[in-house]
Amino acid sequence: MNRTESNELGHLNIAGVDAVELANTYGTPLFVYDVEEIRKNAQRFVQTFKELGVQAQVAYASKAFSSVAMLQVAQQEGLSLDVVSQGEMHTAIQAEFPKERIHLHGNNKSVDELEMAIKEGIGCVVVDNFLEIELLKELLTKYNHQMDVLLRVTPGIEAHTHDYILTGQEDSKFGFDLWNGQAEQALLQLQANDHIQVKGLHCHIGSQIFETHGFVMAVKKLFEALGNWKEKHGYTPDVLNLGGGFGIKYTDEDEPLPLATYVKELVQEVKYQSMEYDFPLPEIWIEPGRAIVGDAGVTLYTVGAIKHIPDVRTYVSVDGGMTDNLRPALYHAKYEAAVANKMNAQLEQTVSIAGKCCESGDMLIWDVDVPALDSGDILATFSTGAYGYSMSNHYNRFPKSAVVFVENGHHQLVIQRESYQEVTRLDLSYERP
Ligand SMILES: Cc1ncc(COP(=O)(O)O)c(C=O)c1O
Ligand SMILES: N[C@@H](CCCC[NH3+])C(=O)O
Repeated sequence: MNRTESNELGHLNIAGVDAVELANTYGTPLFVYDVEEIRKNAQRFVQTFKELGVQAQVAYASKAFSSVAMLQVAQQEGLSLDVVSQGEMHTAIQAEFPKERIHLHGNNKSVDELEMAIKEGIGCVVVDNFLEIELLKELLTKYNHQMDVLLRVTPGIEAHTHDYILTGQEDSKFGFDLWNGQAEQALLQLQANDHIQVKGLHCHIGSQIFETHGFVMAVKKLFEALGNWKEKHGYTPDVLNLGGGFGIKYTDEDEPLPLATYVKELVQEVKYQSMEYDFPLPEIWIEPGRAIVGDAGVTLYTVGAIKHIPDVRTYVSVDGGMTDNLRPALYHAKYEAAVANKMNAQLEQTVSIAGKCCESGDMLIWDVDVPALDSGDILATFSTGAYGYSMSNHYNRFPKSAVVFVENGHHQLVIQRESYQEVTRLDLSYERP
């Protein structure tokens, strides 16, 4: 998204709409999505597979941002869907997302979740552990239902990213280890069941990754194991799901690869390895979340208190923070900002942007250059479309922000701002016994 585009009033423009007008209309904090940008990102993945002539599914990892409107857009762009919980599955069903293109993930799926997947006719379950195999077998027998599954494996890859968003290494809570015999044992247990078709393997090496080496290594490792299983058990996969994790630009320090590059290199390696091991080319599935919605999202805040500590720092507090963007507190994630009502003003000071939670770590940005600021200014932080709203929380009982979609000069509310009545809606009074 263009972070500097402004209109004749010197206001930030988002997809042809004045950001200040959005803040005035819907209030702040406000998540704004440029829907055209979401569509472009989705199409880059989908089109690249098409151009390469490879059977593929691009499953949007809805954990990045799940809402009915978002899943409608995902469907319009021909994406499949990755859900990891009953709540995400429910949202997909509310959005009338084609059930056969929904894939259910989770490292601790409950009986209720698996039962819902079966009853709703969800397309594929990504099996993660031995308990799940047992539960799935029982439930499929009970409902006399057939289920396609993928086997989630950890290939032993350490991608270059923050420790908390690494997932492909041996020491991981996700999936079956590819090398200690557990993945093979799981494959055999699944294959032995008449209600289960093991469509293939799944691996996801981590998130916010800026190079292709880790993905290519993961493909090599999957084929190494598959080659062995083909000889021993005659197993060949129809599908390889290589997960998500494609990095995006948050600040100028980030240098993401073009999305097509990830796809091209993955396809090239899968083709090469399929030939080496004499496998028919499997369908390739991927699961991007951040790369679909991350850079399409902007958060608008209103500037409140400004605290200047001479020779130390200026804290500029805004009306949101770790309740709508947990990533700086959780991963030391960095963001860039602009003052949406002063886009043409000279940058003249370095300040730090603080949230309003009762927590010193509630800082959105340490050190950002801004023009002279006044309370009431509208601050925009960029690339907040992924894992912002979806990880938002009620700390200090702040209501959840609203979400607006903008496309071709039009704006539309797609998630309402939570009211204070809603914040306490589950509370019951206590009767002293
Ligand atoms: C299994 C799986 N698939 C897909 C994703 C989406 O990752 P990203 O948003 O980095 O593309 C994740 C999150 O890291 C994940 O755990
Ligand atoms: N929530 C994380 C990424 C992990 C997502 C899923 N495994 C983030 O904001 O970067």
